[in-house]
Amino acid sequence: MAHQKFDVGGMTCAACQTHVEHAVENVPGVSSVSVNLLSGSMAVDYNDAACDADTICSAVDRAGYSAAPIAAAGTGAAGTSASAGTAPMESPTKKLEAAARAMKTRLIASIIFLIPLFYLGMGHMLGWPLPAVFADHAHSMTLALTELMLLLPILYMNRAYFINGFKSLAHRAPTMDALIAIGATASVAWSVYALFVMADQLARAQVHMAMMTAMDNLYFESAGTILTLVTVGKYLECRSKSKTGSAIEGLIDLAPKQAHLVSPDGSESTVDATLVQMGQILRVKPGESIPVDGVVVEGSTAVDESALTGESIPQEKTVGDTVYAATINRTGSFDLRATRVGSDTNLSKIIQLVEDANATKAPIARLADKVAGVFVPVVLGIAAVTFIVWLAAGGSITQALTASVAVLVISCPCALGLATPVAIMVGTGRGAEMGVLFKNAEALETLQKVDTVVLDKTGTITRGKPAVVDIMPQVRSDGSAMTQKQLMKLACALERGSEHPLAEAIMDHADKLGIVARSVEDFRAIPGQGVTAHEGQNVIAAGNARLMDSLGIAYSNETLVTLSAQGKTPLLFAKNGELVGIIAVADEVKPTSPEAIRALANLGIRSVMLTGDNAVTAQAIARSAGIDSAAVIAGVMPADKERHVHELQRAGHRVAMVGDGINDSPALARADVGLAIGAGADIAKEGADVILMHSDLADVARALELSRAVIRNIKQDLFWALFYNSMGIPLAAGVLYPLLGWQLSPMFGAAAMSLSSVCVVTNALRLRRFRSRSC
Ligand SMILES: Nc1ncnc2c1ncn2[C@@H]1O[C@H](COP(=O)(O)OP(=O)(O)OP(=O)(O)O)[C@@H](O)[C@H]1O
Ligand SMILES: [Cu+]
Repeated sequence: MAHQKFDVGGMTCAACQTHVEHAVENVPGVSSVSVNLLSGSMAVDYNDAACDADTICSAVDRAGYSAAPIAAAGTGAAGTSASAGTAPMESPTKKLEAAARAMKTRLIASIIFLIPLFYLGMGHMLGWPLPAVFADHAHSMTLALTELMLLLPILYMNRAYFINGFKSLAHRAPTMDALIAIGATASVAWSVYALFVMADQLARAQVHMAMMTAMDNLYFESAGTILTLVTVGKYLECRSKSKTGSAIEGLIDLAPKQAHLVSPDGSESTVDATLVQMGQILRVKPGESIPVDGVVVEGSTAVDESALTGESIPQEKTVGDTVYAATINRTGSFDLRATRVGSDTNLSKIIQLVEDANATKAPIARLADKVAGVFVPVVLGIAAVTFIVWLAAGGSITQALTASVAVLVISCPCALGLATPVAIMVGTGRGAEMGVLFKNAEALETLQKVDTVVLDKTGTITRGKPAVVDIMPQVRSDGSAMTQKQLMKLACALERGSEHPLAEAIMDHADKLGIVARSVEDFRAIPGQGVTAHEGQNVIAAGNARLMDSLGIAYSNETLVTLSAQGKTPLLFAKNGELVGIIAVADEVKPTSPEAIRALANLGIRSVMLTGDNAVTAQAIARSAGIDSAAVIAGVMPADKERHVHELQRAGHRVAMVGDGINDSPALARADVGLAIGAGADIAKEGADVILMHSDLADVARALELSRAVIRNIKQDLFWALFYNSMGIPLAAGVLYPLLGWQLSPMFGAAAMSLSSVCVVTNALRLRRFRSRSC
């Protein structure tokens, strides 16, 4: 299977998006495709044995659009590309800005010709003073020809609508441009016909009748106005769209443009940061941002990593520590060896992740896409019916034409097609600013439906940095007991081979006491229970009550309950079938956890705690975190966490799982939405749909609120788009004519159409200012 992103050219509206999708879907070997109208890009999954990027591009070409593969980041080729480092990413924002500039030029030029055209076209009806050459009835032909001359440059400037529109008709996949092109062409054609009628009337010296024809049937100013207004809409839309990516733009700007390269001979030179290669030595001075990911090789400093982790306290860095691009060097000057450059740096991966999320499609967009796909043909049909009904009901050709042109230009599928991608783009960007990375649009949509949040205990509710608090040697059957130091030595020997956070706590404490670990044989880790090993002739073990039970070792339950009730985790140590001591380890509840759990409750979400720890300790922690005692699931074996999530789902809950993303991957993947917390600089968390950069549970509530705000926004827009079209089309067709004798002018229709798509984009842009209310 291959995954490839493409740049797609020539798409102008939501219908185009559907046409490109259909074209690619029909290529044999393609398993999924999603086209993003907003960024003009497309993501395709295909079986590379059956087809390749070229076949896909030519399928797009045949549909009347263009496509070109974008060099993929994250595949093996990235970062090792010959051009040293990788070229800075081409941002969709830049493309949109360029499009907006081009639109502006086109718009200004159109307006310059439209003003006199409009004055001449409408002036004589409104009694405005006209220059003497046009004032006389006998000069109606001069007036008409002048109008035509003024219209020609407007037609030329806006030729793209005609070219794209008629091309799409030729491909039998009409787009919105086809509606505009047909509407404008009909107006112009009818007016030109009227011109010939006038010429004939003048030749027969019917001066007054020629004037009447000019007043009733000339539509040059209408065609000019329609085109100009559509361009106004397109321009405003492009301008707003270019703002949707500003959050990503902000991330890209975080990385410094230049780096100080230190040559092997010790001399320093300033180079473009994108040209830095792996292994090169760079110098970073106080106050500067770090240009690439690397390892400190000389000097020491404090680094503000808040851009990546949200942690505002600067981190001490000395030789051997890793530093990340876009973090800020606060105090000292140091040298680093570049380890990840170009598209491999963490920052680039974050940006890539957000951009990839934008290439995916939220389920809610599918319905809108379906409607947009049939929208244009349906509108063409309605326009034709309108024309026939008007004539059949005894209307004039002019009236019938007015109504059907109005139908063509008032209909707007773009609001339908834009609502979702614009809101998702702004939403994911805003999320990234807050340290919440959505990996796909579906996660953003699903999160707001969640009613239960399952929280892992260690590292999620608690800090995940347990510390030894009690060392309690136990009296053996022969009356002897170890000293605290002896017990620690035994513990240390056992836990040395374990990667469990509890083992780390023991090792840290041993370090402080200056204990050097002895080596053991036959080390075995029993997940969810503990570890066993041999030390010479001795059989030693460390773990929880369950492990002791299975080894048939006696212990005092009372001591365990006392320790557990204080929220400590007791670890039992045994030697040769006898209990020799208990070491209690405690992990602090993060200071932000209780507030975050309250915030979730206020959002109507039930928090459930899931842990491998014993029930008494778990309850004590739950109490201080503010979790309902009935919502604690303790003593869960690591492999069973996924099953518990599944059970909650079977009970009808929509479940989000929050974990550290290391040993909870299956549970994170099973949950409707998996959130990996505290990712900081390590964003490659498996199984998670959402990456929380900070290790603050409040981000779960924030992510949820953001998801709700985005989906609410999309629903508003979709509702508005459907409402607008279902009101606008009948009005334009003239349903009110029998009642009021009033017909909607096509010019008004074009204005309404432009406004409607601008409204949608503007509404979505409000999400840029999203703030969490609960925390
Ligand atoms: N290396 C070890 N040394 C001592 N005890 C261990 C070890 N590994 C696991 N245990 C025991 O098994 C229990 C369950 O461990 P598990 O890894 O399933 O969960 P946990 O890390 O305690 O909590 P959580 O599920 O919240 O992450 C621990 O509480 C501990 O008592
Ligand atoms: Cu439109």
